[in-house]
Amino acid sequence: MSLAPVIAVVGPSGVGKDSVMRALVARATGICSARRVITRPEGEEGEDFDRVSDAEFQQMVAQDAFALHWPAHGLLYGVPHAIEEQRERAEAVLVNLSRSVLSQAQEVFGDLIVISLTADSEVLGHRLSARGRESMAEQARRLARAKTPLPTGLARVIEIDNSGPLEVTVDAILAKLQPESA
Ligand SMILES: Nc1ncnc2c1ncn2[C@@H]1O[C@H](COP(=O)(O)OP(=O)(O)O)[C@@H](O)[C@H]1O
Ligand SMILES: O=P(O)(O)OC[C@H]1O[C@H](OP(=O)(O)OP(=O)(O)O)[C@H](O)[C@@H]1O
Repeated sequence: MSLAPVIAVVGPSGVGKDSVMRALVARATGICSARRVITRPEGEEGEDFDRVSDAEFQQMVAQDAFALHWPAHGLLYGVPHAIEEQRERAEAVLVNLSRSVLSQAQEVFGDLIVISLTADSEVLGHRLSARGRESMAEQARRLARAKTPLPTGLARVIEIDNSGPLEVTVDAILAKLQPESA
């Protein structure tokens, strides 16, 4: 049985990864997204995710619960093996990943498409503060990571500017993803 590709959505904080993923899932039947496990503190909400403590996360690592896991922003992030069943059913599975984990993701998932979202730095700052999830200090730390480059050796990278309206971004991604999302 052939597995659907994994589509990693990456880019700086506030660029619109979660918004774009939600819009893609709403627009394209056949595209779903993987739910992450995060040690994000109570009170910091966001996309649909499973909140766990550091100890619970480490226990999950020890139990080999994750297809992929990484640290970022002082937090721990994991993508549970459930993504493998999603790949059997869907036409493509979206996942919000760190740019630092893309080479490993390509190794683990095999068929990996990277959607690299960009936006002007002024736009990023406004969006992060409008989202209001993090403190000002944490927003500044996240903005400092904005220009992190992608690793070399990725098989397929689609770079899309999300400075404009969300629908324009989603149309551009769907056009580039053909025939995967057709
Ligand atoms: N194309 C867009 N136009 C206007 N606002 C956007 C757009 N994309 C995302 N946003 C807004 O920017 C903020 C950050 O988006 P989010 O999806 O949380 O980004 P990320 O997951 O990359 O950090 C949110 O308030 C979201 O509603
Ligand atoms: O190494 P980077 O490419 O900079 O990515 C750092 C982290 O940012 C994102 O997480 P999250 O969605 O929690 O944060 P964000 O919404 O602020 O981007 C992404 O999934 C990584 O876990």
